[in-house]
Amino acid sequence: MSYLELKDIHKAYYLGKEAFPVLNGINLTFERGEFVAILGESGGGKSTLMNIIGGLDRQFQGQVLLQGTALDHHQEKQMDQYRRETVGYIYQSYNLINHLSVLDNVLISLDMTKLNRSEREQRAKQLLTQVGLADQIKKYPNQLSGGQKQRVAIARALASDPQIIIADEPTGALDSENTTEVLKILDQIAAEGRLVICVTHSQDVANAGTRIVRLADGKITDDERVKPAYPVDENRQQIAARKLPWYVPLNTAFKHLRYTWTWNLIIIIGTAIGLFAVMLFNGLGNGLKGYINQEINDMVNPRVVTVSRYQKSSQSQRGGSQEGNQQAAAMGASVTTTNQPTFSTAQLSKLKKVAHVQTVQPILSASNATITVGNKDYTASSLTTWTASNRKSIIKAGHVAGKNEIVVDKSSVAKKWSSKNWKQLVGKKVTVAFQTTNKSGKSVTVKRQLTVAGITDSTTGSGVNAVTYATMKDMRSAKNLSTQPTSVAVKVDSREHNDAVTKQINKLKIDGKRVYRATSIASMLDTVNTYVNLATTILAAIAGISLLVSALMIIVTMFMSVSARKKEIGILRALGESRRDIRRLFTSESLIIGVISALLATGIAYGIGAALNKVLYQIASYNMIEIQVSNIISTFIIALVIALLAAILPAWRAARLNPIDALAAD
Ligand SMILES: Nc1ncnc2c1ncn2[C@@H]1O[C@H](COP(=O)(O)OP(=O)(O)OP(=O)(O)O)[C@@H](O)[C@H]1O
Repeated sequence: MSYLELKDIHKAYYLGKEAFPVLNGINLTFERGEFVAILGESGGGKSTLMNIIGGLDRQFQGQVLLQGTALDHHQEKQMDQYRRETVGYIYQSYNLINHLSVLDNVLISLDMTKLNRSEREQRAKQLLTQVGLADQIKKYPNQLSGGQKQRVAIARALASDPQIIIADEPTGALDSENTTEVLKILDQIAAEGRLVICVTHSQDVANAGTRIVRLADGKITDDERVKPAYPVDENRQQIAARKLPWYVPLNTAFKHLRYTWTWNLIIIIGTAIGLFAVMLFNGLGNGLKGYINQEINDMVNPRVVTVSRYQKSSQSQRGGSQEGNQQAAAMGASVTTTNQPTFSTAQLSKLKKVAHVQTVQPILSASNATITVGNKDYTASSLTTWTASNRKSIIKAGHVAGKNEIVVDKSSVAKKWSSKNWKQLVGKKVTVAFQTTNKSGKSVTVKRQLTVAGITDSTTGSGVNAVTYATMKDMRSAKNLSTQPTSVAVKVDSREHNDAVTKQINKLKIDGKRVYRATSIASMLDTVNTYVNLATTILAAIAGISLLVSALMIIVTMFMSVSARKKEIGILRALGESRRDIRRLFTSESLIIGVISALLATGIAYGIGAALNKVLYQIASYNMIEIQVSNIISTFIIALVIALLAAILPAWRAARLNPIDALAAD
């Protein structure tokens, strides 16, 4: 049984339906330790035969037997393994990978062996030393002479310790000195017990072998033994092969990107700009929400639900829109008491019993009060009672009002009194008056002298002028007016229960009738947040359109990369890489572009965000751009998805290339 046997190999190329026969029944046997020169005219089919022996060509008739077992050229995985484990290629045009260093060109083959990292590196260096290139390992192929390139190619062919070395015109591009050198190395390889098959049209080259096989008209015309084959050490342990690990294509992709960094940098910047815009708009959305929430929370306690008596809309029309009044009440502003229904003690205690309710504070309000300081009158659009819904932080001078005291609005009262020394209004006696109607519908003026306890500044627009409920009650009872509250501030035990309590109160019925209408600032905040989210998502989506352009740029780059690297694809396939490895190579490249773009986008977004925050802080005293970890994570996810989608077609195309055609590419 021969080591390698060719049985009745026929091969024809087709142009349309017309067949051009190249090999017409080749029968040959080869043994290890032989250096076989296949000699023939140009165009005689030598390379075609080598591609069949090497497992690259699958379209032929006949059989290739390795140690008696026929190879199935239609089993792609078996052929990948055959090339990986058994065959090493040396070409006339060297076929080195230009973006890899000399050492890496050899290592690319060693990556498919089970040697560990340092053993692989050691073997690569040892092989390069053997071919006389110990001091050239860091160079790139374009920095080498032809002879040196061919010696790198020989080192690479030997790296995975294959038993068959196929050399296709290995000296065709070399001068006589280098030719002699390369033939000597090939002879040494055969002497190690390997089978060297060398294709040539030069008799001189053929004479260097142990056997010369002549090929003419697609047939073997002569098979001459020049000298005996070298002995084979059957006990020699061959280096075990393995499939290419996933990280090797990633590594190669990274090296390629580094080699062609200028062009890739443009793509990366283009992609990063789109990602950055999306990130910035999301950050702006977070900032705006934070700002609005802070502003409102500063003024109004979000744990407070404001409750008034429920009226059917026809009843409430006289007092203006009930919804509007409710919202104003929720914001801490007052609403008119005129003809508004009040809460009975029973109705108040029913509210207290609702789950998660902590306190129930009554509210009495009046509209258009007059505050007189000395002989000057100031109009307060409302006078209300202070409750837990009002934040103490809105008091800018003085303190919360106690019995017979009042807090007055800064802009509509205090600043009008004295724009410079407005704080000095604190401690002054003022007369507060407002008009309302009594039970019988007669107009009554309520008037009381109070001391200014503090000055409020609320940005809700209406301003807060407030007294304690006890003071308001005193003022009203002095005129025989009802002191039952017109609305109520219900404090909930936590922000999370706010919604549930609001719903619960709205559902409460007394004698089968709805009694309460509850409005919570928390639900208003939720509505505001929803709108801000919507607006910023739309902005981010518009910015996201630029990501489509980025995706197209990556697709174009990948297609160009595949076209430019056809030869590399052919070389990698010849070395034994599978289609999946090739797909991974291009997908990795695209993913690396995506990740670097996302990193760059994060950097730019933080930089520009910080600069914008500096400017905006002067205006709003708030950092308006708030880029969160979730924004960064989603940017990376978007980048990876775009990169992955952009890589699908080019990677698929690369993987489907016929290795022979790919190797023939310029
Ligand atoms: N892909 C192809 N399609 C059609 N014809 C082809 C193809 N590849 C090779 N041929 C033809 O097959 C014949 C054998 O080509 P092959 O490359 O095997 O010859 P060769 O002996 O290696 O030649 P050379 O010494 O010039 O490299 C040639 O006539 C060539 O034109």
